[in-house]
Amino acid sequence: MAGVVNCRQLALGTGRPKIAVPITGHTTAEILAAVAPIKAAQPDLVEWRVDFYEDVTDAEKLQQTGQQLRAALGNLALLTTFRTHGEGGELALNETAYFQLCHAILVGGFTDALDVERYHDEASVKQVVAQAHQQNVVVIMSNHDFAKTPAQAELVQRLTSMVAWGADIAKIAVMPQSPTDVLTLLAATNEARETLNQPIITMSMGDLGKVSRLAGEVFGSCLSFATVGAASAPGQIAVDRLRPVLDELKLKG
Ligand SMILES: O=C1C[C@@](O)(C(=O)O)C[C@@H](O)[C@@H]1O
Repeated sequence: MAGVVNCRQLALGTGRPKIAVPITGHTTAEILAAVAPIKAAQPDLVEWRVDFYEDVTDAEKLQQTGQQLRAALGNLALLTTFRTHGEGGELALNETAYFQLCHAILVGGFTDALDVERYHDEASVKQVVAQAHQQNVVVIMSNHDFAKTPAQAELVQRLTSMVAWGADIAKIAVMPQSPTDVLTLLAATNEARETLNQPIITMSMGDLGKVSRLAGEVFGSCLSFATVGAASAPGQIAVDRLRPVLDELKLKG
């Protein structure tokens, strides 16, 4: 049975799935302007998708904007994510640049959680994990397939390998080509929830997969990404429409 991970004010892995809202602004002004409407929607966590930020490769500007964002969020938990182009993100970075960026984010001291993509060099991934843990930053390790849904055993193996590499939380997002693919993702989620001690986050993307964003409490996904304004992936729905469904599907007792 999966454990619980604390991230600022949040307990991830227990009760109703928590709600994350991405910020996809390109400039510091756009990023900071996104905060007020997001706070009004009362999500549990904010994800800053730094691959959308125009100055992401300038460590000083990144850290300054991150610190301003941190201050604007008050006590809301912040996850910082650089999604590489190969996994559906905005920008391609080589290995060195990707890990320099993870390092710069951690040195900036503004984030509560860091997304670390699983499919990079093992030693470098483990080094970032160690640095994050030294700074009490939660590591959400991730993998995305925007084309297809791998088999159930492969999905479970990927989540399991993230935990083996030090993830506090393991996350996988895949694209369904059929309703069966959605069932595969849900079955893998349920299996991983039963075999791993860490909370997991899973989603089947696009319209076909929307049901997976609603039913996390039933199948074992602890966080659902939803929108206030722009979406960061296909199939995300508005926070105001997601919250009542998560409440409705809450398991009592
Ligand atoms: O990993 C994820 C999940 C996601 O891809 C989704 O499908 O909701 C959205 C991303 O912003 C986030 O980093």
